[in-house]
Amino acid sequence: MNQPLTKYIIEAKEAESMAKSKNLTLPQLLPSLVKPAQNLARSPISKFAVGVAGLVSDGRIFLGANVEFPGLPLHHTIHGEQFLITNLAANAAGEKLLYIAVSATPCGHCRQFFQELRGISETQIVITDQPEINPDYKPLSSILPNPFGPYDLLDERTPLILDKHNNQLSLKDDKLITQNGNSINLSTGYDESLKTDTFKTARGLQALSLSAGYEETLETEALKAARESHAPYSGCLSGVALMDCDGKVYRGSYMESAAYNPSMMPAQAALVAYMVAGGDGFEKIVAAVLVEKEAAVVRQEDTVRLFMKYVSPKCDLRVVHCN
Ligand SMILES: O=c1ccn([C@H]2C[C@H](O)[C@@H](CO)O2)c(=O)[nH]1
Ligand SMILES: [Zn+2]
Repeated sequence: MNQPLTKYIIEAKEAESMAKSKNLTLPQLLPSLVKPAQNLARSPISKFAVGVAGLVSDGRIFLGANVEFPGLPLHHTIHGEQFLITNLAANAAGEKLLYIAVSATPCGHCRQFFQELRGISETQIVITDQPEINPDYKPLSSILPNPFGPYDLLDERTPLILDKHNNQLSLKDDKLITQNGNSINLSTGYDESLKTDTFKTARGLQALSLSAGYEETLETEALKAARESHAPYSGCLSGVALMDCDGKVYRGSYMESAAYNPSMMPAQAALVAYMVAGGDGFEKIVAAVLVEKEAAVVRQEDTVRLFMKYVSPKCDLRVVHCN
């Protein structure tokens, strides 16, 4: 009878009616969404599915699940909680995360990454696989006392992940693009043969050649993603836009953690956007653009290349620099 839940965002009205039909409050409804969230996990390595549901201040419920990538080092893994935070950053900027229900106890990295959300210490969390130890909600501060966080490094007015970001960035006038490791300086002419060779091998050639101007679209979206990125610690803003073989575009913003390591890379964030929009097979992603600063101290290019090579081997990736 129950429809399998395959979406990552539940609108406020729908959440309200789900809760009403079960005679529950919204916070009481959340734990019942953890299992459906777990069903969204892609964990071929661990076979361990982590599902998370978060209730935000506008009444919407967001889901997240872990994603693993065979062939790549483990640090490319997206934790369920990180998925949730990425989903929130992309779709609920300006809101507050009020309640979280998660299938398993969050790891240290996730507890740390949550610190990037303003007011997180009061957010209430329940861990559903430990009803005997954790029968009810408790503040997130109870699972990470004495946190190291943004304010150890930043001024209190610096925007945090769910605050609105609009970084002033533009593509460089003589933007330098590197494609599969080769530099192409647009001001001295774009090497058409290189482009054609790459796309001969690209799966979505037909769809892409139909949508003229897709390169500009991807650049614009990747720039938008970089403008929305959260890099207060390094200043090295970046964003990725992906295009699937139907010409649909998904963008992901880089998000840093005060502790550096639990940061969210822009390609992973874009892949989260792809999944949230209902994308399934990663091989359907045929083109990608990374926008970042040239000669930045923190550079994404090489890691994004490696990541995309395993996620969608035939995807064409270009890097465009910005100011
Ligand atoms: O806080 C945690 C801890 C682990 N995992 C995932 C990562 C990996 O895919 C699997 C095994 O660690 O569980 C999470 O999603 N969140
Ligand atoms: Zn974790």
